[in-house]
Amino acid sequence: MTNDPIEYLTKVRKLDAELLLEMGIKAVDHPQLGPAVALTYKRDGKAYAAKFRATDRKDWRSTAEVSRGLFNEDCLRGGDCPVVITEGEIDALSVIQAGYSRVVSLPDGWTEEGGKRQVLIDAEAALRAAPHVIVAGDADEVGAGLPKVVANILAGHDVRFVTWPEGCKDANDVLVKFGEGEVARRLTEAKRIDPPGGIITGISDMPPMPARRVLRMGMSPYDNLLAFEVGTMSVGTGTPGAGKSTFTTFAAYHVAQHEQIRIGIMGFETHPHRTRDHLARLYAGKAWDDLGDQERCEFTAFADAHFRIVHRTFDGDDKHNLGWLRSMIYTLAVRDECKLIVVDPWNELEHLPEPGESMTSYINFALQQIRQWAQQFDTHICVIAHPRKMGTDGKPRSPTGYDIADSAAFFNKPALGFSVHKEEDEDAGESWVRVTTWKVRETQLYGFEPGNVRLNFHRHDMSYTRFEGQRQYIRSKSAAGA
Ligand SMILES: Nc1ncnc2c1ncn2[C@@H]1O[C@H](COP(=O)(O)OP(=O)(O)OP(=O)(O)O)[C@@H](O)[C@H]1O
Repeated sequence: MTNDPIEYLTKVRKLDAELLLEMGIKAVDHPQLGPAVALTYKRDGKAYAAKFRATDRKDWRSTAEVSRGLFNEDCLRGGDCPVVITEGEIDALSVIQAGYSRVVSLPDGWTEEGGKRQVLIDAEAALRAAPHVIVAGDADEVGAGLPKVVANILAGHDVRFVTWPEGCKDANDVLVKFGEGEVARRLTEAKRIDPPGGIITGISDMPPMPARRVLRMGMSPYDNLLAFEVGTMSVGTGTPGAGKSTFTTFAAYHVAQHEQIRIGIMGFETHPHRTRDHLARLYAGKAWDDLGDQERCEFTAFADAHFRIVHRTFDGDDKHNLGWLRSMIYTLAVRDECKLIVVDPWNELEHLPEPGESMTSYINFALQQIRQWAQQFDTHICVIAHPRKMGTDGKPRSPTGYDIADSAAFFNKPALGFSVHKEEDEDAGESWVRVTTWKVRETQLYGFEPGNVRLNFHRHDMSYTRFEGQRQYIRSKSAAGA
């Protein structure tokens, strides 16, 4: 190995002799280091300090009693090219050799200690003036923290970070092993750093994510009315006793059958035995009590595979609030792999706004949280909520999300909203159930617009079919026969 400092830089570190000359890099005989490289720190063209590196070992000294700013800081005072920040002077020189003119180095590498960031804070205005800033630090644990620190100081500015090839620690390592072309390529491919909590991409570089999945009942007329998209929330409502829980359980059963998924039911007002009985009727056309041994066996195997029932307990201080809801939803979705979770009804949870917080802003927050959990835990959450007392103006009308107490968020936040409503024609002596979808966020994806359908409820097997009114039947028959 050479002991000549300039030869060390050109032969071992592969830096161009001309560049070294231009940057004022010299060979010195240092009192402690012996033959050493002198890296000059200049401000406004004048040398004010230097750092020295031994040629035969990793040993550094610097000018005493001078606090150094960024190495090569003068490059920040002119030009409109991106600025590159490295952790060392030799790396900065390597990047300059790769064709970048505005390259600075931290004066003493990067450590997590706070004092090191002051030089960057001092240079903030100049760094912000550059179209973007590329952090080309060291590929070690400490260096990994530098891009985020720079991005925080330059919040909102375009800050990018470089990744080096496998086995390379820094820019000079890349120059030595692969040449300046590879250093340049890595710098042009530097990736933007996004603010914490989100990433920003184009269309072609989106991160891997599951395909959007829309859960359906798989039968007419419901597939033009209901669609439960995984990762989103829906809201169901209806006047008391209209059959919200009955219809939702019916829908959930068919979604489980059609999609072969598992469903979590948090039915706070429905006895679990009633849910079991309802599912038995839908599965076998018989009440739970009427199932024979073999039928029970088959039904429970099906139900265990496709349903989870949440039972509330009231031991000690258990609170059934939003935090509790989150942990139940998390467990249902992640541990029990439920792809659809029904919370029925919303009003049975303990809703506790913060002191001074209005119920409206609490509900906005809570529904936003629920929507986020659906996305985060890759499930669909269907919230059933009672409407507030509505003026009847004669007959009660079918409510929508706007009729649910305390917040328009019940309309605004869900991807899908539906109501279950009982209606009748007294003259014809007929009654039916009208299911109305009043909100469809993704009409293209779900394949339908808001609409409604009339259904017959069949008490014995707790199921529904399309309503074919007698009156309509008589009318169409007489028209056909005339
Ligand atoms: N269309 C219907 N016709 C007659 N009975 C029905 C109909 N729909 C549901 N039921 C019955 O009415 C009762 C109440 O139904 P359900 O609990 O589904 O209503 P809900 O709207 O959820 O009620 P609540 O507002 O009290 O929570 C159940 O016993 C159910 O079997």
